[in-house]
Amino acid sequence: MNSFKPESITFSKGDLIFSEGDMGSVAYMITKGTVNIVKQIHGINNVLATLGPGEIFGEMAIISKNPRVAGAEAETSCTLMVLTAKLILTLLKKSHPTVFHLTRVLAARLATANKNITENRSGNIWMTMCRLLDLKYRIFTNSPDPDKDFGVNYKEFCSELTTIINISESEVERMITAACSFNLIKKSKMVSRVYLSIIDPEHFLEVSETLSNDVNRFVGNNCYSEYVDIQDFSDMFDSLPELIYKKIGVGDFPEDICVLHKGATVKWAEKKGDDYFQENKRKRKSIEELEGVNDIVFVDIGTLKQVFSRLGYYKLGILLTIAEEDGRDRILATISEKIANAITKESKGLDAIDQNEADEVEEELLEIIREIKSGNRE
Ligand SMILES: Nc1ncnc2c1ncn2[C@@H]1O[C@@H]2COP(=O)(O)O[C@H]2[C@H]1O
Repeated sequence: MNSFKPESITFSKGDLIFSEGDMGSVAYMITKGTVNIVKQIHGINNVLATLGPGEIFGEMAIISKNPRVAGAEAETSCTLMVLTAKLILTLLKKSHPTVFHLTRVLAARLATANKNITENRSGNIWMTMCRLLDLKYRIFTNSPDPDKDFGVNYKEFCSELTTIINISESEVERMITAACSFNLIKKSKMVSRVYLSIIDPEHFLEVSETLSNDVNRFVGNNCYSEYVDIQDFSDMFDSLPELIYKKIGVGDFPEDICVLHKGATVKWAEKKGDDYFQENKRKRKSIEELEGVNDIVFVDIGTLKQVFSRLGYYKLGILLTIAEEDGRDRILATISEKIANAITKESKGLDAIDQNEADEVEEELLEIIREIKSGNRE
């Protein structure tokens, strides 16, 4: 009688089980939950299959002795039974040699098929999601639906998107989380349903396009939990976000501006030493404490993008003229170079500014920031 008892292992939702390209000495059988088999193309995760209880994965590396042809991620929390190489090979060797040979041939064919599937898939899943959401939101705002006040049904949207593009629900969730953190959309809960609404429909697609590279990079490549934003990062080192932005501005920082990989940035920051993030320490202000244009250094870039697009070039020109160095840097870090050139060309000198008008524009700036921020907190 065989006393063999396989080991069980558990993973939380979103955890990486193994990566594409790893060498593999074990396979897994799912006893609970679901697992996504994922493959990267253009730096973006493509879901090849979602496997459930009773299904086996990770066997190909053992059969072919090649690196893992795809990665595996826990789509939900899951329990897996570990099947060792010894067990798999013993089972296979017990079968007819032709079956053993056929298994190897099939493993090689599947690896080639995967390569073709992923290389033919389009890259920008973020913009596909934004366009679909924009379309559904327009339909929703123009229809005399009883749900009219609530927004696009999140669950329905999620399921449509996973059908249209080959991605998992957890990938959609990560993109929705990103869209919320950039203040592009907000989630609201009514009874047991969750609804999505676009905060600034007029500029939604334009702002999404601007953020596209950053979002695809962090949604596609890695688990969300591996990332920190600038605010988290400055908290971790007891610094201030505006100081971090300054470091980015002078090119003294890793390139990834929007989100930073926790492991990589911590390593890099430790090398820089304790004092590096401590210069010019200034008290951070909450949204309620903002007093004028120079305080926009305390507001995140995603919100400022929306605020500036609502204010328009003329008023932005006034703000640029009256702002001090930090405020100006913040404005210029938020808008594109083309817009910055157009505005700087047209902006009047400080002497030519009507003080009353400037005060009104500054007040309007703060009002819009508060409106967007309070909308997100609801
Ligand atoms: N197209 C696919 N459909 C389902 N499972 C797959 C597919 N491609 C690869 N796999 C599984 O994903 C695993 C990745 O690691 P392995 O290469 O060891 O073994 C692979 C298979 O078990």
